[in-house]
Amino acid sequence: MVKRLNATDLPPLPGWTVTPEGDAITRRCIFTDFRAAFGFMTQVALLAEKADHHPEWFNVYNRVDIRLTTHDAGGLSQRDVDMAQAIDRLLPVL
Ligand SMILES: C[C@H](O)[C@H](O)[C@H]1CNC2=NC(N)=NC(=O)C2=N1
Repeated sequence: MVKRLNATDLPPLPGWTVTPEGDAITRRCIFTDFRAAFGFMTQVALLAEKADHHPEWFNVYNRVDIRLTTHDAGGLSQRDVDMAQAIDRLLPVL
């Protein structure tokens, strides 16, 4: 069983939003086009496989909506924080 984190114990994660239920974090990522969005998703997929931690996500054209939660913890865990920070490192600097 993975240790569950309270939303109040999270480190600052700029760009991410805690859900009202406090059980997940979400981020909307916008790219120039579908090619860029899908390229990003491919990179995240490889990270997810390596970490054995998988995002819930939704893609339309240049938009990727990501939701991170830990099913094994029934909410947030350090795995979500680590994945969010790894995802941020893939995003172009604004
Ligand atoms: C058996 C396997 O390790 C687990 O099912 C992993 C796979 N990917 C996962 N992804 C996420 N987001 N939460 C999990 O609890 C989880 N568990």
